[in-house]
Amino acid sequence: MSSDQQQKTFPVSWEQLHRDAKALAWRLVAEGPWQGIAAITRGGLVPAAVVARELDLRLIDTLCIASYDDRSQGEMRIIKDVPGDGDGWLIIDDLVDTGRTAQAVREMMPKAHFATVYAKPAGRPLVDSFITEVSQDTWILFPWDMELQSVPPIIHTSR
Ligand SMILES: O=P(O)(O)OC[C@H]1O[C@H](OP(=O)(O)OP(=O)(O)O)[C@H](O)[C@@H]1O
Ligand SMILES: Nc1nc2[nH]cnc2c(=O)[nH]1
Ligand SMILES: [Mg+2]
Repeated sequence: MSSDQQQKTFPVSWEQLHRDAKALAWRLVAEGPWQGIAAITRGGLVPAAVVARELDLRLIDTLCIASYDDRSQGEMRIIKDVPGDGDGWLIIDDLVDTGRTAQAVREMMPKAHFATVYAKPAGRPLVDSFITEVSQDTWILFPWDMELQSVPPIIHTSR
């Protein structure tokens, strides 16, 4: 979805992200045991750290993939992958949107369990576990992309 079609935003605080990543860990503990985690950089790094702590996993690798420049998706760049077919492994990312990243990752690690904290409808069929769904026209704002600042009163922005 192009940036001008992204009307709504869904800001997520550090506390909310921690809570949601722990909820994901509760779901995943029931499906284990797991050999290790492949975190999809960069967005999957923080949720992967929370899940690794809760599941007491110490073997953590990275799948380095980038496709968005600001809010527009371009060509997918696979910078680093993980050896093996993913058997017994968890793959963790922050979200699925179009599902293109998830599709590429599934081809690389077909036996892994793919888990995200958030999911949009187009990507949802490609994840095995997720916690919260948001609509396709919503842009999720993560705490590492935000800072506190003042905003004008609603009355000045609603007309
Ligand atoms: O389902 P898709 O439409 O493929 O989008 C989802 C991917 O997009 C974002 O990563 P991005 O490529 O922006 O890199 P980043 O994690 O380094 O921010 C997000 O972290 C997911 O990995
Ligand atoms: N931060 C952020 N990155 C994305 N990459 C693809 N979709 C999204 C989104 O909704 N929010
Ligand atoms: Mg990412």
